[in-house]
Amino acid sequence: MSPAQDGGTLLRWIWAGYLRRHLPLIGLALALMTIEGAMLGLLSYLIKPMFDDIFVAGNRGAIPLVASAVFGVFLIRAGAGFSQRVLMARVGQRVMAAIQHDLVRHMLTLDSLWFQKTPPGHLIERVRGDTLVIANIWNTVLAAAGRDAVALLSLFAVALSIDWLWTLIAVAGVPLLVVPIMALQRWVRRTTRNARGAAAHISTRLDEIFHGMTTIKLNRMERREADRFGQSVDRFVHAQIRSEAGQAGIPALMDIVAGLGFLGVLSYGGLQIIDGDKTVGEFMSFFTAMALVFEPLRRIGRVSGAWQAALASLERLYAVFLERPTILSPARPARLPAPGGACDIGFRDVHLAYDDTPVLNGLSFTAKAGAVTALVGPSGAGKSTVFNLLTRLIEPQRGQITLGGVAVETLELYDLRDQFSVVTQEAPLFDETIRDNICLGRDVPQDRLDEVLRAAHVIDFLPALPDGLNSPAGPRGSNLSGGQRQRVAIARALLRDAPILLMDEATSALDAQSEKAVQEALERLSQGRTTLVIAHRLATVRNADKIVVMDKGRLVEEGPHQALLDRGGLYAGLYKLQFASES
Ligand SMILES: Nc1ncnc2c1ncn2[C@@H]1O[C@H](COP(=O)(O)OP(=O)(O)OP(=O)(O)O)[C@@H](O)[C@H]1O
Repeated sequence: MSPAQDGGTLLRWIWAGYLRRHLPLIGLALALMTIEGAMLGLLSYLIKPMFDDIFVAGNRGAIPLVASAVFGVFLIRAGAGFSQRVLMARVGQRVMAAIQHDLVRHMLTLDSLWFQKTPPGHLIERVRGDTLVIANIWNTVLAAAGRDAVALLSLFAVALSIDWLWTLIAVAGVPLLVVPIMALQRWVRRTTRNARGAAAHISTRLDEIFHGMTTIKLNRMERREADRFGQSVDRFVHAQIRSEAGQAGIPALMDIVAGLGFLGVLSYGGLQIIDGDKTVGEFMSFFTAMALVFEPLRRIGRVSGAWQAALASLERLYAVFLERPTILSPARPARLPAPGGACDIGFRDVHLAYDDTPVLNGLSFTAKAGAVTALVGPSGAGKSTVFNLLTRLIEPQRGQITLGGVAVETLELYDLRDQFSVVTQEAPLFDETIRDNICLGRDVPQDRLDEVLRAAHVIDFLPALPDGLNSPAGPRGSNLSGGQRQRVAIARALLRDAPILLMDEATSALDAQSEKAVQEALERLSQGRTTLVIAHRLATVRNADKIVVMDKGRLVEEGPHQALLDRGGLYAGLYKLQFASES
């Protein structure tokens, strides 16, 4: 992730990108906050006539006036406070929604490799947890800037109007706060960063537990997982307590300084009242103003801690926005010679390494247009990597990959991916209906849909489902069996009707009877298309036009089944091994 950002950069980013557009609402909320804050000053001011005119002077006529003034102050405060809170909630929620939306939109452009390196739990925590912190901070910051600052000013104005020396004594200790508060702010930002990291860890653990439930149960890992989860939670709690202690430290320091101020004023002012230099009303009004100062002061004190905590979240969000995709469409994309038609696939001297681990070491082969080419070889030979390179999910370090003679990186990315229908072993489904999983948001005529449902043998299991085609597939397709999931994925590929078919053990989860039927459907589908098949069970690729045998990221031999058997090389060895174990 990118280095730490300074607060100014983060603030400018969030202001320009998300807050500025709500300026009218924020302005209105600030105005209401100002009114709410000023009411506090007015209240403390009304204490003086309350004491001096009513209690001390015994002026009965002043009661209705002062009482209605006090009631009016509370009424205005209630109206302004309610309205500004509702407005700020709207701003906060909208800012959060906009960041979440932009964040997910941005993440969807990032390279597949970035997602492999960043655990899903971490990403979920950024989209949910960090944006929530940002949603809540504006209320705290703006309320401090508007309501609390105005409250402070008005209360100080009242205090100064009563006695400037008392006011000076009361605030004499404030400069002492500067250094410790700055140190605390640094502490809060650091500990909050740790806490946010630990929260991301918790999400990752949860993600792994819930997705790995079956493995956990079958391997009796419940205790271990619960312990590991407990450790993650403990780490979070530890970091969070440190962060909150830091945040709580700031208002606590203010309390101590305020206490010292009171001590001074009481010692000096008390004598003045006894000597008759000041009235009780003046002292009570001053005392109320200074007592009321604490709450907004403490809230303002909390702001700096909360702001530091929010900066840690802003920083984490900003870091994701700084990530740039490297796999992009070219500025001036090339065109395929025959768009939508079958075309040759070519790999020429392709090299690829993950960090320092080489995966492909100069792979070269061609797959003829309209023919079936099988990729076989030992596990880890790089067969799936070929698919990922063709579809530009990853990029090679060296070499050329072409479709119809055109280098894949010169094509528009969507155009390129439109050329492929991909069916893999895992058949990943979304938590939507089976219909949605097949149509993927496109409008499909019913007769065309029926056609693919029949061809992929989805029709066979629909009657057993509660709502047929409209039954939910469940999270990751968990309501369906492996074979059913695979048939749905095959129907999806059939519907896509792309000129190149990529199949990675496409029928591995089917029973023998369905496999035969689906295999036939796929064979029919592959007619006139360029088909690339990865197969571990060599019996399924006997009829391929060409078999490319890979080992350690290189082509070691190629040709039709019989020719490779006659050659007696790696393929013949693998085939004999499988044949022997099957018979
Ligand atoms: N994201 C990744 N980071 C690091 N190494 C990776 C990554 N993806 C794949 N590899 C490595 O690349 C090599 C080739 O993987 P690939 O999935 O292409 O093999 P394969 O021939 O399809 O294997 P199998 O037949 O077992 O599916 C493997 O050694 C694997 O460990």
